[in-house]
Amino acid sequence: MAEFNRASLEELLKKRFFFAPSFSAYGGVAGLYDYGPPGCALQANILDLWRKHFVLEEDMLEVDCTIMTPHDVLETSGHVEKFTDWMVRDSQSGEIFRADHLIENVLETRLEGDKKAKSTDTLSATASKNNTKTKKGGAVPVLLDSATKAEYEEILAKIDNYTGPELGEIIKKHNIKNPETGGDLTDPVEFNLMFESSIGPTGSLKGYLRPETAQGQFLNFKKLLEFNNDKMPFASASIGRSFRNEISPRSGLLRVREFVMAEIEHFVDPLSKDHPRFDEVKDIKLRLLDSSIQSEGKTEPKELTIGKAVEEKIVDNQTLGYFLARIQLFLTKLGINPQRLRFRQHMSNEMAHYACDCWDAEIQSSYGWIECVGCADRSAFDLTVHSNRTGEKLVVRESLPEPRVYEKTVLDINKRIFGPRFRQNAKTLESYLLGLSEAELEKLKSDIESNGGKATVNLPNGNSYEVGSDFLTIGRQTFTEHVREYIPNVIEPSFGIGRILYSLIEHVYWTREGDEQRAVLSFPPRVAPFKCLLVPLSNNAAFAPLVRDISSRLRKLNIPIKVDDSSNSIGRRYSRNDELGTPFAITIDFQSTNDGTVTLRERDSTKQIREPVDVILDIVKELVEENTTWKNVMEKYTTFVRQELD
Ligand SMILES: Nc1ncnc2c1ncn2[C@@H]1O[C@H](COP(=O)(O)OP(=O)(O)OP(=O)(O)O)[C@@H](O)[C@H]1O
Repeated sequence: MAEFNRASLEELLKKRFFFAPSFSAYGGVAGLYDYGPPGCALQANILDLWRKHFVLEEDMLEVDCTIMTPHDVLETSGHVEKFTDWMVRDSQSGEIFRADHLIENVLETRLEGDKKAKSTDTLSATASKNNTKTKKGGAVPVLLDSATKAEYEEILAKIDNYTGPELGEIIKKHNIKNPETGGDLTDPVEFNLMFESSIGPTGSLKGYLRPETAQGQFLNFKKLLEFNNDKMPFASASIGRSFRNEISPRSGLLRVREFVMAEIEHFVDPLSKDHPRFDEVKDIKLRLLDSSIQSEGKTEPKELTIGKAVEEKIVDNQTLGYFLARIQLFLTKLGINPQRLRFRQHMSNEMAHYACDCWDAEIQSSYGWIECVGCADRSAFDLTVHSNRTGEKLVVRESLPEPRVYEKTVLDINKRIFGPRFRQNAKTLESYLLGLSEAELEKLKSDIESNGGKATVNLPNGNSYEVGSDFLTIGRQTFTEHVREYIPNVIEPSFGIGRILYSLIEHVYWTREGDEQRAVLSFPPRVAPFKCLLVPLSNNAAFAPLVRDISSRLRKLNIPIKVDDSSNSIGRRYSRNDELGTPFAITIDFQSTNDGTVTLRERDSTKQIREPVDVILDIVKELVEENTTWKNVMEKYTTFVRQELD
């Protein structure tokens, strides 16, 4: 098989209109793409499988929330302040780069140059390692000393973890410039990725195009819990467009400014993150690049069953582990090569402060290892912050089988003395005292007791007040609870559909050797944009009734077909549909008009069988629904040979 060539694949995707830059007549806009018919069908099939694999299989509650989101929601979620990337500018040309991506690109090219230098002997003795450029021609062969090489490898392994100033230091230390022009770069500055807008004519209500679908799900939590008859755990799910004003989108569909996401929010009791169906997946092996491997600067994942990974606490809990395994099953069902799939754990400084564990499903393509699904345990963060901001309780209330009796240190304030004594400061002091933890109350109690009934409290606003036992009583009290109230934790698998779609295309793309190399996209039948090609041998009118009859029967079976009755040779028509990834082709020839038999060709093997139409339609249905395989069919029926040459 010929070596992978991205330019040829891109040419094919353009020619067959899988997708193309939007508004190209106006010069196009980086990071915006339109999908053509096969791209649309492929995306619809991926989403269909996603719905079946997750929403139906797990009884998830699907919601469709608005894209336009008010400022306050995204301020509360932290996006207004923190949804940023670091950007640098070429101080001469003004060209803009995302700082971490630029460093990654330059260091990878230098390492590639080192490899080339070792293998080719073309080392230029005068070239400095800092001259290595990412020109289209590729890396300049320049040897690196072992310490520099190790340092580059370590930076690359930790590239997602650096702060802006740290990225700036790396740029200076390793003399990183604009790879195309050699221009100097400015210090990194933070750039918020959300598209801002205003809602309504007055312009007073600020809003954003959502950068993820999650917030709508959190804000519907109460209604969803009620819909689920107050039963926990449960998951919501949402498919929809998200928007990110990416600093410098240069990797095709992998980094765009508008994309389809499919997200799940699985709400779980923080005291028990076991999953009732974990046993079903526990023996599935995953390639795990955990944080300890990365902190050693290594990139080789370890292969482990998810059962073992959870048992050894490499993956924090069963629910998170369950979803990692289910994500792998989904991706491989689509046709992603399992050897080019790994799960990378976030390092602690890469993870949001509230998250307790986070893994990315990364898929390898010609762009490197790219995160296609993020899977995070977000603890109770989202529901807590929205609840605090709005005053709406986002909690689960569960009747306890046995009442819970417990003791607690509590504070009682005699308001008749407290109010007049502290007057305008009474409210602030009261809310401070009521917010003290049990341990803080115990400390205050002992301070008061050891100080002759008085103690000084220092408020965060800098004011100090003297409090005493004449109006404060601190002591243990017994409580009986019949209901447990808690804020659920959230486990969030978040899928970027465009990234999965593009990676899948790379994984199933190959070229058939022959007189000329012909491209094939070997999509599994269930995701292939078109399932069956219908080709009359020529445009002879005698074939028309059979074409009409078979196509209408295939449509009745809900099998998406393409009829190709063009005057091209049969071989040319087969190969055009191999490029679309159409797995099966029914051919009508002169024998068909005599005896009612047709042939069925399979895309990857190009093998054909000949049977009566009824039999062939049954076989196609079984194949498309993946109830049988071509191998099984070949074992049962005799091969038919057709000349496919042009
Ligand atoms: N600009 C984008 N273009 C296409 N898909 C994206 C983009 N940004 C994120 N995604 C997809 O959405 C998923 C969830 O988003 P998440 O916020 O976890 O990504 P991220 O960590 O910001 O990604 P990255 O670090 O690559 O920018 C990702 O796994 C990815 O598949």
